[in-house]
Amino acid sequence: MWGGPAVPQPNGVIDLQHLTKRYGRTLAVDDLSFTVLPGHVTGFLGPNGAGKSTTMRLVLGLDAPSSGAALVNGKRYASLPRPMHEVGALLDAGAMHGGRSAFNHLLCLARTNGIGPGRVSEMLERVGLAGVAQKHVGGFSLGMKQRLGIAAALLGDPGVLMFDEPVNGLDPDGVRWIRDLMRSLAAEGRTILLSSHLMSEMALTADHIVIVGRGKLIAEETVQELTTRYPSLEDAYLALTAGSLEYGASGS
Ligand SMILES: Nc1ncnc2c1ncn2[C@@H]1O[C@H](COP(=O)(O)OP(=O)(O)OP(=O)(O)O)[C@@H](O)[C@H]1O
Repeated sequence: MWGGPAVPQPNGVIDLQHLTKRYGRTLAVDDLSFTVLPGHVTGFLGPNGAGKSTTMRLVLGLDAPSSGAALVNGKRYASLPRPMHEVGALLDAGAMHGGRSAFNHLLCLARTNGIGPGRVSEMLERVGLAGVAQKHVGGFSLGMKQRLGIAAALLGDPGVLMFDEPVNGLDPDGVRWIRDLMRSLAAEGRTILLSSHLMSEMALTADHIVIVGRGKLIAEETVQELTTRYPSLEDAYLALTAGSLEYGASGS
């Protein structure tokens, strides 16, 4: 490749190529291929155990694929030169060090990534936590932890963001806030992959939808396409995943 023209790298793209992950006898992700593009909120839907969180962990290099690849901007996470500046994520807001203040929690993350304290204050402001910046995270409500986790994801100003069920347990004000934030991050040209089980909320937030079941791709369409074919996104989801439920009540 020496001397040849520089190969343009895709910017702000999540690209899954035949991604597969086995845990013992469980096939958590099964030959999954799809692309998530910038400027949209892409809803990531599927029944419990469908493989959504595993997929996000594979993109973040928190787990290794059994085969296939999860690429961000054309590279595996481990090969990204400045990972925190390319991809940010909120996976489990509960998993935070409770003994630190919100400011120090973010500052620790920032320092190890060459980010200054000014950006920490700016992000606390953006997520509405500036007033509790010096309070210990251990005393935070779930909603406050979700906001802090989102501030952490945004610290490096990444073009790609993934949020795993960020509205779980939030009050209506928090749910509205997340919706507006997701849409504004997409409007800034970022790539947003968002998982949730709340279909009515997803219909208001996302424009593209990826549905998985038992680790496999079921559908990759726009909300508009799905709601043209079905009465609502919820109806589309229920019809498309009917054969992929791992758990559920039997009988009626
Ligand atoms: N570390 C692990 N060890 C063993 N099995 C795992 C592990 N992580 C996930 N699994 C299994 O992989 C499958 C996919 O799980 P995953 O958490 O990715 O699904 P999900 O779509 O995020 O589900 P939910 O909507 O309930 O959060 C499940 O059967 C789960 O039990």
